[in-house]
Amino acid sequence: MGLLVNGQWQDKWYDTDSSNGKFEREAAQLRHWITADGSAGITGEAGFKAQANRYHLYVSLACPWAHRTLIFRALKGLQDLITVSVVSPDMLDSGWAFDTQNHSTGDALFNSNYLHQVYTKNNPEYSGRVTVPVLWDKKLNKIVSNESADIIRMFNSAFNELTSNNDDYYPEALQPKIDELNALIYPNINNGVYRTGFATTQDAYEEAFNDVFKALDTVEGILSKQRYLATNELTEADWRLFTTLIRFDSVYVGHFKCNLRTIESYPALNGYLRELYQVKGVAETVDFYHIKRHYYFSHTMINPTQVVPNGPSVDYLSDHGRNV
Ligand SMILES: N[C@@H](CCC(=O)N[C@@H](CS)C(=O)NCC(=O)O)C(=O)O
Repeated sequence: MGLLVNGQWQDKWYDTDSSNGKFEREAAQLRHWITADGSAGITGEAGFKAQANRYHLYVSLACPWAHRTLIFRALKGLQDLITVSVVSPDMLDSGWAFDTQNHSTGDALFNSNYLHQVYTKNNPEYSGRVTVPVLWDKKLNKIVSNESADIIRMFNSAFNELTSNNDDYYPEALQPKIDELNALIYPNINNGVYRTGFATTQDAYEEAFNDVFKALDTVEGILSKQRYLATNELTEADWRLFTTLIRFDSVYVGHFKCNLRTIESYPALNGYLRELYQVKGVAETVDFYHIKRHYYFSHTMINPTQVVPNGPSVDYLSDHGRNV
C-alpha cells in the first residue's frame, strides 16, 4: 500500500494521525468523460468519443468501487466494446500488482508489473494514490477517469447508439432521489465500512460503526416497503449499495469489525441482496476468492497473520422471496 509522489512510488499506509484516527478517502483526480459525440463532459477535457474497442478498464475484483463499473459494463452490454484487465487481489508494498493466477489477467495493454506504472504512463509526474478502477483510452494513450461514480454514468448512456441498449439506471425524473440516496449510502455504508475498519482510535471506530448500522436500518426500512431503493425499478443507487452488501458478511463483519449484525439477519436486505445477485450477468462479476483474499491478505496492519477465513457459507442463489 502506498502512493506516487512526483511519479515516484512510496510505500505508506493511510495517514490517520492528522485526523484523530479517522480514515479519509482521497478524491479521484482524473475526471474526463466519454461522451457519445466526444464533447466535453461535466468535468475535464473533450475528445473522448464513445467508440468500440477504444477503452480499457483496469479493475480489482475485490474492490467495491471497481465492481460497480464491471456491473454496469455487464448490464449495458459493453463486454465486447470495452476490454478489461484484472489486478492481483494481493495489494502489498508496491500497491496494486499484476499477475495471472486465480482469475487475475495481467496487464493486457502494457504488461506492467504494477498499476502505478500505468498511472505514470499517463503522467510521469503523478502524485496521489493509485486506485482502481482506471478507465484508459487506447487511442490517446491516457487515463480518462479514475472515478467509478463517473465511469458508471458514462457506461449508463454514452455507448447507447453502439449497443442499442437504452436501459437507464439514472433516469432524469429520478435523479434528485438517486442523488439523495447516494448521499446517504456513500458516506455511511460504502465508505462507512472502510471508515470503521481503517479507524485507528476507539472513538473514530465507534462513530463510523454507528453510522453504518444506522444507515443500514434506514435502507432496510425503505426496502421493507418498496422493491428497490428509489422506486420499483432498479437504479444506480441499488447497484452502488449492492457492491458493499455482497462483501459485508464475508469481509466487513469480521475484517472491518462491522459486527453488530450480518446482512443475512435483515429480512428485507437479505432478500434484496439475493435478488440483485441473481440479475442476469451480475453473479459473474462477483468473485469471493478475490474479495476475501484481498482484504485479509493485503491489510497487514489489520490482519498481520494474513490468514484468510474459510466462511461464511451463504447461498446467494437461493430463493430471494422479494415481492413487495
Ligand atoms: N474514488 C474512487 C475510489 C477508488 C478506491 O479507493 N479504490 C481502492 C480499492 S477498493 C484503491 O484502489 N485503493 C488503493 C489506495 O488507496 O492506495 C472511485 O470510486 O473510483
